[in-house]
Amino acid sequence: MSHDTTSMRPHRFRPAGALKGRIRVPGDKSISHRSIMLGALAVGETRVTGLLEGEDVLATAAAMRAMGAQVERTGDGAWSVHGVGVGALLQPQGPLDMGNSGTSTRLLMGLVASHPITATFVGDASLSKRPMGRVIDPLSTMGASFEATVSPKGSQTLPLILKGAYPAVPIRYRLPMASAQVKSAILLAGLNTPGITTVVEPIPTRDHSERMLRGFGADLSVETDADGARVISIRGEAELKPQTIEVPGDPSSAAFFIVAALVVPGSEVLIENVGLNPTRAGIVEVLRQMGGSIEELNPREVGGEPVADLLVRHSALKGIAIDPSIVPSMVDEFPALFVAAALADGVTTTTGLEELRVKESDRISVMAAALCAAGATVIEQEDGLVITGTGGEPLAGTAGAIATHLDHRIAMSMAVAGLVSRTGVEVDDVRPIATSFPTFQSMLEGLGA
Ligand SMILES: O=C(O)C1=C[C@@H](OP(=O)(O)O)[C@@H](O)[C@H](O)C1
Ligand SMILES: C=C(OP(=O)(O)O)C(=O)O
Repeated sequence: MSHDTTSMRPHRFRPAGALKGRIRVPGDKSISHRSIMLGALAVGETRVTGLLEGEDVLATAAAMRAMGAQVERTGDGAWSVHGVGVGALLQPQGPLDMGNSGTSTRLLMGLVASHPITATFVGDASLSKRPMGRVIDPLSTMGASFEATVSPKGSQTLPLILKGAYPAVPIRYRLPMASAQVKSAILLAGLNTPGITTVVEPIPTRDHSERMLRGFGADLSVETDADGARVISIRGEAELKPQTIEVPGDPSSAAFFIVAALVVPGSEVLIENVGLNPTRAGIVEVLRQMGGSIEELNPREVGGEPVADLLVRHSALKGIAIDPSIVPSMVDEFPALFVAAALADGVTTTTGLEELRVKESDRISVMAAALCAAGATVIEQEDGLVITGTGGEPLAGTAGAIATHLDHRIAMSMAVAGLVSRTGVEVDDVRPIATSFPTFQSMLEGLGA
């Protein structure tokens, strides 16, 4: 993602008639990253279909190439990865450009941490503000060392040079925040660490790493301790076997179309092949609690993950208080949910959203400002928003462009808000959408928007 502001691409999303049709959203971003990383560590060829060809995943692919794997596109969403084997990653010759992607950065830091190599991680303006201390702490305990190249000594933001440790030291680490990225970084470091590395996860987060590590043949166990925390252990110096992986559709991308179909009067949209792993499906449950009509058709398994087609119809939504315990299973879907709340009848209260402040942007304050600019009634609190909805009446729309701060999910959420507004909603830059959903705008137009 380019940092310059001169080539920003503003766009006004205009009020729409009913959305009708059938779509298939691109592959899951979390699963796509992991399939390339683990494929790159297995000896032999891993074939992936349905891979998300967004900028974030392409950053992961480029980094794995730079560390010795052969990663090739063989067709539309079809990729072939020839891995080097656990322990055999090569020293990259130049900096690893992580673009806008927190997942690439933190998971790859985990991989590098237990290899005898040094890598420099750089990223765009958004990523360079995000906290890396959360992986620096456990990975340093395992023996890796980090050095800031530009910011003051000891700084915990990119750019950072990471020197891996070999052999690394296995640890038992209790996650201080609900983060699948931190959990995954430690498990991936554990892959090449002698002995057993354990992560204790008091609040469950997406479990794609655990599922896929097992699928590739790693010795990984998951237990529940006396306090109800998940205890995940991986035996190091693992040998991974190449796999054939079909990536299911991304529920986080589907969320924009679920909300759009619910709030645009007269809409009826079938979204095919949506991943519904319980650690990801909170948005569907919450929107149903708000009165949304979301029918699950043809439930099945794709790539070891539960999947269904979702039939979504325009619904009169009502405001609710959202239980904070559901937050980790819809952590990326709050910007879209806030738009649904702004058009629901009554008050929606969200709490426990502190983690949203350290995403591509501070999604609590950026969405509060964006929705207020579009005419919604929003109160910002420390850990969430209180939104009083219009009861389905269109929002006024924006006069100027709203600031998206290099955050794809802000841009897509406000695009959906524009569909139910009087004058449309202008976002300052649609380029970041390509990080996770390059076909978003064409898909929206295909449904009649
Ligand atoms: O592990 C992953 O693939 C992800 C974990 C989440 O981040 P955190 O672990 O920082 O919550 C999520 O926001 C991100 O989009 C993808
Ligand atoms: C937070 C996100 O991604 P990442 O952390 O990988 O940048 C996201 O896609 O919403």
